[in-house]
Amino acid sequence: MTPPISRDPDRLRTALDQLSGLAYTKGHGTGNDFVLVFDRDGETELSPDHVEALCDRHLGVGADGLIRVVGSQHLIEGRDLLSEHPGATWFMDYRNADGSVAEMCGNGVRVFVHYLVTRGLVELAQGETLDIGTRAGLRGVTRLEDAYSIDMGPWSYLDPELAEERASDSLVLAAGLADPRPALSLSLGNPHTVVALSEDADLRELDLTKAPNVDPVPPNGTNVEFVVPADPLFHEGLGRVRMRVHERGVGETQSCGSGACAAATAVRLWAGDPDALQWSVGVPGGTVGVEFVPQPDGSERVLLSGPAELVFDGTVL
Ligand SMILES: N[C@@H](CCC[C@H](N)C(=O)O)C(=O)O
Repeated sequence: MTPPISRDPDRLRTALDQLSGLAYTKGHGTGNDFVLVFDRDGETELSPDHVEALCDRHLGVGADGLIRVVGSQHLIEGRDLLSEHPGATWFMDYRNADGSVAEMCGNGVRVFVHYLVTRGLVELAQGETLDIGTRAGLRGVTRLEDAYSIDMGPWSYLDPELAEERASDSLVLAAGLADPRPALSLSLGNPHTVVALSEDADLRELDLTKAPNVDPVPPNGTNVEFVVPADPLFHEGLGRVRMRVHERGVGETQSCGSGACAAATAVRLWAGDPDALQWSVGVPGGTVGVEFVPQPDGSERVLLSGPAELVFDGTVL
């Protein structure tokens, strides 16, 4: 993320001073990177300034977001998730790099579970599933051979009034695009606006150092995915797209897991092929998989799969 010119270095230095001694771990999922702070007993209060300072790439550790690894019964918001969902021992308290709270992070929840497994905090054999609490609800994470698969729950239109036949609900203009492009806003627990680009569009021409203009802007803001379908879209039953993303509360990131789910969902709707259940989504930081699982009530659950890596441990001096 390019730091906004208006950020106040003294405010961030003061915030870092207050965190002296704080242990953290750096990790990422397809280049979407996070600072993880272990806080089993819910004793570490992290203000928006603390989060912004830790995520600052010049003054702090540098990351797209911060993940507080907290026991579900110790949420600072005062909720006891563990009594609501006895299976969910751990809660992913996710914050964006600007200090704002987000409901969900698809890459983050994989890195979160990888952290729990690597540190011996949970035992999870290949094929087993662990429930993680998030602000968007419980998410089941299954360990695969070298990756994790998350049940992201059902996708939905962001605007509940939106008729299913409508292919788009907004227009998006970004630097590098000649004209505003049609877009569709979807929820994967957090908000996304997927912008349709043509097969011959060159994603490299987009300038995402500035936030894209979305009209109308969804009520709680949105992450914006620019998506280019492969030509041909389907190869051996697999739908294939590439995307770049500008994240709410961050800026451009190398990957966005919930955004990849939104991108595959939108392109599948636009292609009008409900039988296309398996998708591959290329992002600047790698590739993630998206699978749709139709449910008896007509909804569809979305599974996201991809790698998770821990890179180093550190302590704020
Ligand atoms: N990168 C994440 C999404 C993180 C939250 C997002 N910026 C928001 O504000 O909703 C992902 O992998 O899903």
